[in-house]
Amino acid sequence: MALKPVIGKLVSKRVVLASASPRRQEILANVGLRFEVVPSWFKETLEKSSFAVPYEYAIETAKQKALEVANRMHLKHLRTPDIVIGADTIVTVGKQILEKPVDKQDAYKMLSSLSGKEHSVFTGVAIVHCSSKDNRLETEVTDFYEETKVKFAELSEELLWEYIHSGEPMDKAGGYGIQALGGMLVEYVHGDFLNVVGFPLNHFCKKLAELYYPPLKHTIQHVKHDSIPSVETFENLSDGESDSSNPMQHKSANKLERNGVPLSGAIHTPVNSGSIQPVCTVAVENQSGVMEYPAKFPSKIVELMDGFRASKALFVASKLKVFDLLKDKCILKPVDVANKIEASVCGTERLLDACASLGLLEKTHQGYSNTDSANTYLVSDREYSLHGYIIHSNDRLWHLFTHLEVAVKEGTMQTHQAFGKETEDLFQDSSYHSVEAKQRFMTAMHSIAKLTARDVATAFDLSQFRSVCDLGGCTGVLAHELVQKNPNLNVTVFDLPDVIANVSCFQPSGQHITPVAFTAGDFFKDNLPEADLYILSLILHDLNDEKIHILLSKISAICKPGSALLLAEIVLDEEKTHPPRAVLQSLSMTEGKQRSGSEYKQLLEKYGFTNVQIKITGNVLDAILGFKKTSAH
Ligand SMILES: Cc1cn([C@H]2C[C@H](O)[C@@H](COP(=O)(O)OP(=O)(O)OP(=O)(O)O)O2)c(=O)[nH]c1=O
Repeated sequence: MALKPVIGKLVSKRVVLASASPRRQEILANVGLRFEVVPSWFKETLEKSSFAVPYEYAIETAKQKALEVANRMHLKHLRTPDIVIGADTIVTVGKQILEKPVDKQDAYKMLSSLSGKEHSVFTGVAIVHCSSKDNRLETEVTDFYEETKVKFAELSEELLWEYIHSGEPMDKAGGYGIQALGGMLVEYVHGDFLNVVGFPLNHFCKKLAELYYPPLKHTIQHVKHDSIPSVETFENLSDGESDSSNPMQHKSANKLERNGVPLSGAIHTPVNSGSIQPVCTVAVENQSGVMEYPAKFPSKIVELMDGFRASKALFVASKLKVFDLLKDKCILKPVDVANKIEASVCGTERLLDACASLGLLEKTHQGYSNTDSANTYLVSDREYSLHGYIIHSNDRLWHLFTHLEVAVKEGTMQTHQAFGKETEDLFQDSSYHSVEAKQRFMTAMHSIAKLTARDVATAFDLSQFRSVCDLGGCTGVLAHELVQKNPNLNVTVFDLPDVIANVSCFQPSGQHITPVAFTAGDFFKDNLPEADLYILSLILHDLNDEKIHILLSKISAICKPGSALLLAEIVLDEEKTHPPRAVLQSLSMTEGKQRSGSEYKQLLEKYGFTNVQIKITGNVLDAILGFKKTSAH
């Protein structure tokens, strides 16, 4: 029996639950869905009277919750999720819509209106598929609702108040929680119990099935536009090689059918970004004259198979500064680009076409120009340029990864094989490594820090701290971001002498820049500057247990009770398969490792940090904060 094929369709996607409701998180986590939680900031203030029926209000609120998160993640966090799920639960009795009570009196009013009566619980759900085109967010919304009828027993005043004083009603629609004490008030439930708790799981899975498994022709003909497909169980859905994972693709398939356009020979090109688009599903007629889809094209695998070509095209175009040449609406012909980058015309033209196919350049009859996202992230002198990290990927990581097979067999990092006698740490042997190599590394770290600093700096309220020391803080990007957000903070960056000697060219300029202090030293050997908040950003995942022990013992010893340690790392999910970026980074075989949330928590607790909080930021780095135990602990 395959219980999870539909949920499995979401495994490789960045799924975000736009809800602070612990019940929704639990329901979805319990079925093995992996997702990030980004609570929506959408205020539930839509005018109820403008909706003909109550469930339309719940659906619209759910949709707005999800769209707010999708937009925020796209704009603020520079990271577009694949799918955002929003939900809204309301209780209706007569014509009244009940949401969460604002206070105890309100809870009393709500619960009394439910006493002895049957009411409906509606949950509206929105599944928003997101994609980014030329830096613009594109969304496809699928929504639905579920209704469950609940009947309350007659509630005495005493019982009502006892229940209200339990505190349970306050964060729940209608002022009760059927899953806990509120269950005692209920005489019967007709419909999906989980729908009352906040998420109609069964209907959700059916919706996913509808989206991810294209119905065959005969099915489509009987499906009314808004009804649930006839998937009674999910056993018949296999999760093999097929790539029906692109919901847009199926939408267009459905549309073609519904519109009555003959399918024979119809080519459904999936709406997908990226270069590798050989995917087309051609419906063919079988012997009995029924239109069928042939075996599905393994687009995911083909994409992975060809991925190295795409990466290398990006690397080479960056290295040859193609995006610098084409910045700010500059349009050039291949021959002009070739002249400027001192390359062959035919080679340049192929590279430019490759970049255009990858969505990095725009090609018109006048020539080639940068797309918006190339202007923002690929031009080397732009504030959020990833150029430095791309060059690091090309010049260092690429070589390392060509030795992956040996690395896997031996379980060791292949720096020697890839780079000759170089030591593993660029900054360890200052006489050996070129200034250029160190600068390149610092530029790479600088560009990643630029992308992540804001989300790390604002992941937690740090206003209680006065002094911060960013250990291994490199060019000070996070330090500057912290001072900007918390002007009263004194921030020191502590890093190796070779790093500190080179930071000046990375400093922001302008009269409103609050200074950050830079101190040279080795955090393994030297005394650490005093601070009430220490930061380790992208440090621990590269260190072995012994080094971590030395460093965390040292920080723990210097921290006074109430001081804290903030880690910025990618937090893996508990199964350690997501996000792929962290998992793939592990293949570098550094002596360290990537950790899950519970592992970071355990690690901090081991060194005397308590009340550990983890914030999945939606950006490339997540944040983990732990407080040094007070003596009372
Ligand atoms: C009726 C009922 C509702 N509820 C909960 C489900 C929802 O969390 C809540 C209704 O409020 P919602 O506004 O739907 O959700 P929320 O505010 O908790 O979270 P978010 O807006 O971030 O998604 O009431 C129960 O837990 N048990 C119940 O029996």
